[in-house]
Amino acid sequence: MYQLSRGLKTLDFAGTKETVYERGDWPLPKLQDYFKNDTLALIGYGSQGHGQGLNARDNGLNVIVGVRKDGESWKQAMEDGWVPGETLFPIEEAIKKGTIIMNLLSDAAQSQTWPQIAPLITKGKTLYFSHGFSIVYKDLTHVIPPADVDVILVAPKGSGRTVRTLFKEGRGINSSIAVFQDVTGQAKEKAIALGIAVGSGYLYETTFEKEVYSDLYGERGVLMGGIQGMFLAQYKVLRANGHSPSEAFNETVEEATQSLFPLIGEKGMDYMYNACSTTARRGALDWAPIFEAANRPVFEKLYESVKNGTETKKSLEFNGRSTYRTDLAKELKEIDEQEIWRAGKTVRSLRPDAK
Ligand SMILES: NC(=O)C1=CN([C@@H]2O[C@H](COP(=O)(O)OP(=O)(O)OC[C@H]3O[C@@H](n4cnc5c(N)ncnc54)[C@H](OP(=O)(O)O)[C@@H]3O)[C@@H](O)[C@H]2O)C=CC1
Ligand SMILES: CC[C@](O)(C(C)=O)C(=O)O
Ligand SMILES: [Mg+2]
Ligand SMILES: [Mg+2]
Repeated sequence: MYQLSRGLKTLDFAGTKETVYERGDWPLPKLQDYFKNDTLALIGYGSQGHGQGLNARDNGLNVIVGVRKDGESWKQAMEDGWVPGETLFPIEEAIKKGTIIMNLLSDAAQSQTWPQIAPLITKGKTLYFSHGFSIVYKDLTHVIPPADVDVILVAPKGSGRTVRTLFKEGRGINSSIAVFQDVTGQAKEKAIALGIAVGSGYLYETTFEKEVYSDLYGERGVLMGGIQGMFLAQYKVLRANGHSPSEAFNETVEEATQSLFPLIGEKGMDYMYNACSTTARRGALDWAPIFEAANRPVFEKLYESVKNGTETKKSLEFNGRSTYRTDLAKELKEIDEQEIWRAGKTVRSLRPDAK
């Protein structure tokens, strides 16, 4: 099924050949030897900082964290065992000490802090991102790296929390890698090694542009925005037709997350369909194209909004406010207070393993 050559594999993805890189090609001694002269300076300690930083540390690499002193992340990092003055520093100090600068600040903060950070990214260092955002939308972010450093990307395709839990389970997140600037001729190899170091299972190749377009699109679509919208629409129609909250929640969310979606994850859509009744299969086969047709124009509109920078502008403006945490929390509380999610809490409390 694949050809193995110098640690890379070319696989057939539904008729398209793509090259992938796997953890198996980077045993721990090789990884540790590769980074023996490096200090990975992880700037920012949100979800990704936590997952990637702890994984790289557990892989035996020399990792330090740089965040705003006494901010929320500073406290979080200390709770995770990073020691002020030893492995935890204010941002500028960490960048000075690091050879590989892993910019894991929020996308808005990457732009805001760039004027202070840029002069510290000196020749010989490597600049690393987990998103194409700052580089691709440079007209909005003003992040333009110095010409004499490698600029690479490792973008885990999952939450930083999952980056950590999968690693601890001996599994791995899938991540994409890309090179924006290759000064040393080693940029791609470094991206692959870092991808494995932070806990990836396998890596696929992309570009900064493709990464950020697909990522912003996916999270606004099926992964987050789309699923909340779809769940809510289905739930509301059930309630409007006299169904109880129990029934509406079970038939919309609980059965999806606890029974059917894991089957898709395990063995694909046809497997899930085949695990359901012939009655369900007939109806779902008929309705799937109707949902596709209804949703397609929304997805087209969303992709355009990503590509033309509208989504980026909004994100920079909103998350660049000093009140970004409380503003987001307020809107998320509104979701939490929707009847569907209040009903969900009671449903979850009734799971035998919740007791
Ligand atoms: N979340 C995820 O799972 C994924 C994220 N990514 C990408 O990884 C990168 C990091 O994302 P994520 O881990 O979610 O982090 P967040 O977006 O949650 O950002 C959190 C970090 O940014 C810092 N920060 C925010 N504003 C400022 C500021 N003005 N000055 C200094 N620091 C600031 C916070 O520090 P403080 O506590 O001091 O405010 C905190 O350390 C982003 O590029 C994101 O797109 C990629 C894949 C998945
Ligand atoms: C789906 C949201 C995400 O893109 C991610 C976890 O991959 C993010 O930006 O957090
Ligand atoms: Mg994202
Ligand atoms: Mg993502």
